[in-house]
Amino acid sequence: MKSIEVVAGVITDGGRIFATQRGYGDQKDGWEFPGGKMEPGETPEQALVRELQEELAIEVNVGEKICTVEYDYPKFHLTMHCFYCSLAAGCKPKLLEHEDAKWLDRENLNTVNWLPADVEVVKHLL
Ligand SMILES: Nc1nc2c([nH]c(=O)n2[C@H]2C[C@H](O)[C@@H](COP(=O)(O)OP(=O)(O)OP(=O)(O)O)O2)c(=O)[nH]1
Repeated sequence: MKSIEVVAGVITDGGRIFATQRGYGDQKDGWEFPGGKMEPGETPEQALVRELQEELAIEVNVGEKICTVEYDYPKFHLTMHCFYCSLAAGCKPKLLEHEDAKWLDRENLNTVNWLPADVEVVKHLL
């Protein structure tokens, strides 16, 4: 089976967590932590800074690692490294690729329809 390695950012701001809704592809409409595939030669932190700049036009400070999720989708195996991130001063996410986004309190974390691999990440956060 094909394998992909992805980084995802759990962006926090005063206790709230930023969730984004996929705007295209097989998993369109599912909710996720923004990020994407690592490119050859990148560290996970570098990939995350690049992806969040591309998708949301934000600068982030990458913090502590939360977990690495291994998940078998029908068409590929996913390895996803998740990190806490904070927004650089004055940055506000712009939805350049996503269809929607929400700042969620921890108690509302399960009110969106997370992609299957993210259920484990959400458990870590709760
Ligand atoms: N970014 C992200 N991807 C996730 C999460 N959960 C999850 O199953 N995925 C899956 C969805 C996609 O199949 C894959 C991420 O690939 P992607 O398509 O977003 O990567 P990319 O930005 O490099 O996109 P592309 O250039 O290939 O279109 O990981 C998550 O929380 N965040």
